[in-house]
Amino acid sequence: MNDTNVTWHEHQVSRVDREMMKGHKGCVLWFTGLSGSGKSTIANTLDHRLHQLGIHSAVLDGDNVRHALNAGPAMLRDVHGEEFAQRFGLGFSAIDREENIRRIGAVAHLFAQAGIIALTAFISPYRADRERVRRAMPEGDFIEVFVDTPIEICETRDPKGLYKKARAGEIKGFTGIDDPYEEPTAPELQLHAGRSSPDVLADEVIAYLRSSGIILPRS
Ligand SMILES: Nc1ncnc2c1ncn2[C@@H]1O[C@H](COP(=O)(O)OS(=O)(=O)O)[C@@H](OP(=O)(O)O)[C@H]1O
Ligand SMILES: Nc1ncnc2c1ncn2[C@@H]1O[C@H](COP(=O)(O)OP(=O)(O)O)[C@@H](O)[C@H]1O
Repeated sequence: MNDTNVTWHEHQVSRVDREMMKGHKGCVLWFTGLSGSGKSTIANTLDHRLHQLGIHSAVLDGDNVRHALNAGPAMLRDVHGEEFAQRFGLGFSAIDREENIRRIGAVAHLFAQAGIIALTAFISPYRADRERVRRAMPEGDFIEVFVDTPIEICETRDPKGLYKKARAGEIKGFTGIDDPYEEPTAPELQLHAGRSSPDVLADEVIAYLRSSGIILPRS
């Protein structure tokens, strides 16, 4: 489908060329779970472990990406003005979350095509949004990692005090409180981050990457 006069260009250096140079494949490890479930912590622990193994990875993190690429209206207003901020700034409504995930999916796909293991850490509460990202990539590129931590544990951790604010009604539409979280039905990996340490969970993911041939068994 082409709604403007834009043409797809094939690049001279292929994805396979890049993967051969790096000695591992590119892919997207899509961490999904409630706020405070451990997505960022596990993704960063894993990133560090992969770096030590000489594997090229990169973390795309919800809070950080929402400071730039997917900034909210308040952040865009000063530089771009009100109309722009209203049109392109993203909040937490269902449609804004959909656009957040669409953009991240596209960026993560570019990373994978460049031979990098992209680690994305977004709540991504809607199944349909995650499935759209999966379908836009070649089979095997999208690896869904469900960070399965019960809400009671997330709420006890509450590192940013957001659950407290949501319970007090100071934040509306907070995932798990008064906004939905749709659990993955068939994730490639399910991590019990209420029971195991981030190091143990990072090992589980590395074992998966080895067994699926994304990284070499000896790496
Ligand atoms: N209403 C509401 N619901 C959920 N989360 C909220 C909300 N408002 C702000 N925050 C903070 O934003 C972080 C989640 O951003 P994401 O981009 O991952 O969300 S989403 O995937 O678009 O649903 C999330 O960060 P994490 O705790 O790292 O998940 C929160 O700190
Ligand atoms: N597997 C784990 N075991 C114990 N605590 C964890 C674990 N993973 C994360 N935490 C702690 O839980 C809190 C929230 O983790 P974070 O990675 O910020 O979650 P998310 O990115 O899903 O919002 C942090 O204080 C972190 O230290």
